[in-house]
Amino acid sequence: MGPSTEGLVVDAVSVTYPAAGRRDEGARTAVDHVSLTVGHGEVVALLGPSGCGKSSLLRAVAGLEPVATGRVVWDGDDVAGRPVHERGFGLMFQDGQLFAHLDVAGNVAYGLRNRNVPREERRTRVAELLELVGLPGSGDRSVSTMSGGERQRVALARALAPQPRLLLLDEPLSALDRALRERLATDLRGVLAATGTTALFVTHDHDEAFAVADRVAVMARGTLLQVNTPAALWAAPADREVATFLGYQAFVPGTAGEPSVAVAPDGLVLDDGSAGPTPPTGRWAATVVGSAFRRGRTEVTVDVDLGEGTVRCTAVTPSGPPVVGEVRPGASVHVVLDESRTATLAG
Ligand SMILES: Nc1ncnc2c1ncn2[C@@H]1O[C@H](COP(=O)(O)OP(=O)(O)OP(=O)(O)O)[C@@H](O)[C@H]1O
Repeated sequence: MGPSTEGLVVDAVSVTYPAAGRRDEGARTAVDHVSLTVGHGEVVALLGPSGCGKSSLLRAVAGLEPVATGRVVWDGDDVAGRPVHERGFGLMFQDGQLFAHLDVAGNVAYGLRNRNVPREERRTRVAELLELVGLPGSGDRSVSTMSGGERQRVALARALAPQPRLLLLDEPLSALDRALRERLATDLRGVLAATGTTALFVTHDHDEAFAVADRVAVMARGTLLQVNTPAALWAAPADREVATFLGYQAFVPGTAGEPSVAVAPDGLVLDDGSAGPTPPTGRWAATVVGSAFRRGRTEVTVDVDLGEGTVRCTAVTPSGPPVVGEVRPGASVHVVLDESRTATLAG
């Protein structure tokens, strides 16, 4: 058995749903022949907009949804026909779905009790897991007194307790506010790495995907657009759709066969006009819409035509005190590119 069959192999999987309306409308294809691998110990994020089919794919891997085509293979063994509980995969959802009648320890130990793990071993394992997810000593707390973030930590500990060979996470942080989500994303990565857990993780948030995953699979309309490490994706998004989805804010069209350039959120810089000749990458006239002092520098919202009609973008100023006078709404300014914050598009 070659290394390519190790871990999870999703091979040309499709998921279809019966048409909601008339019988002759045919089935709706939510996932269309998607192939993807997740190696042992690897964390892969499925990233895509709402409705792109990422949850359907995760559910098909879990066994919660039948596959219309393709195979779901673990270590060379096709599990596509097997029920959920025979796959050895763990699940964690957006709303952790904790058992309200059990305390924290009871929740975490749930899967262990089902597997007849002896009481002492259970106790030790629960304590270790609570320590790992940042809730040491909270085994006898009632889950109803916990915050959203704490509940998701308990849900993670519960999902990890039986040491699933693959952990499937469906938007596990989406119900939390942004600051908490960022912190928990980092913690989640740490916990998955510390336990050597193999995981497939669904999210619509590119920051979260980048923070948690070893590789990110960008999905749209039921298909995979591009799969790579966060750094490689960011450096070379395959096309505009991927770039937009990763958070690039605008595009400068290529001239005479040159490829287009994607501009990162901080890739446009307000130019004070003193820089002399126009840089080779260009200088554009822009109109200020508004400005805000954020993270130590002024971010200016501008309307600018980078070559494809007027778009609304953010231009940054160098770090330092707020720039006020010249960035009043309606003011005429110029912007240039920070080349280190752009990506050249292949397609
Ligand atoms: N049980 C279902 N019956 C019929 N259609 C469904 C069902 N579940 C999902 N769909 C449809 O399949 C498509 C993919 O949905 P899916 O939930 O997999 O996407 P998603 O990317 O996970 O989106 P979201 O982030 O909003 O959950 C959508 O068009 C959705 O309306």
